[in-house]
Amino acid sequence: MENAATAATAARTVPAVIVAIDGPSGTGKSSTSRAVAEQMGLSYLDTGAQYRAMTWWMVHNGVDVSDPAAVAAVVDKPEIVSGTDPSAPTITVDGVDVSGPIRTPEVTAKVSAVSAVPEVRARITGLQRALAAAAAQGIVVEGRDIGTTVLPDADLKVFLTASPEARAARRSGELKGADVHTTREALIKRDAADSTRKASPLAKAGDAVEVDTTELTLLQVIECVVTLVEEKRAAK
Ligand SMILES: Nc1ncnc2c1ncn2[C@@H]1O[C@H](COP(=O)(O)OP(=O)(O)OP(=O)(O)O)[C@@H](O)[C@H]1O
Ligand SMILES: Nc1ccn([C@H]2C[C@H](O)[C@@H](COP(=O)(O)O)O2)c(=O)n1
Repeated sequence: MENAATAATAARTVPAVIVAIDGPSGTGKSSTSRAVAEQMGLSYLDTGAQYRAMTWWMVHNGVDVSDPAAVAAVVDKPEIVSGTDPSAPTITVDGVDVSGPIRTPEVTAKVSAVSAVPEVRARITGLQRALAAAAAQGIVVEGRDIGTTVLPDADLKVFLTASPEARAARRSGELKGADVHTTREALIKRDAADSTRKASPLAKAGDAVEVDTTELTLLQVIECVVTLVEEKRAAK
């Protein structure tokens, strides 16, 4: 009983904090956000996984993803559920675990087209805001438009960057020796599509802290963001 009371008091004294982490592909958003959330007892949401899950469903159901009207017509059909425990994040579509299938080259090649459709963004933004509002201790949400559109009142906004060469080297290492040049071109193409779409493009919020990770190790980036979150928490 005493322990429960102590825990309840501790939970009350640590203010919930909302952290938005945005940036182009391969800058370290997922790795950093997940680690920061784990270290600080926060929830974690990978919004790219939600757009990938929507894309996976479209492909799986034979929807022509190059036709925005066809995509918009079925946007409410899939039930997309994200688990926000940073030690074991999950993503399901209609009850099916899609954490593997959403990372295929086919989904990666099609996700920018699907995520550019305004009806897709409206639906997924609603899911994201509901999850952030439900996170009792706070949450780290990572993506492309979190600081600008999804959570414009976030306590802390971070925009991660890195040179295309560093990002391609990281990704090709992850993809077990995939050609760095091809990986670099694919990253640049996806970033261009994500940055130039009309609906909620990839952009740095005016009040975001920019961190160039090119010359930093992942541990250094995590440490940097943890310090920024601690400062925000202390000021609350
Ligand atoms: N500072 C860093 N130094 C070296 N490797 C890193 C660094 N940050 C991340 N990585 C590695 O780079 C790869 C891509 O990182 P991560 O998936 O976190 O990027 P991301 O920004 O979330 O990418 P995407 O938007 O494409 O999902 C991972 O293998 C990760 O371990
Ligand atoms: N907030 C977000 C998050 C992601 N997307 C789109 C654009 C990306 O190319 C794609 C996949 O994201 P990743 O898994 O690489 O982080 O999803 C977006 O439009 N908005």
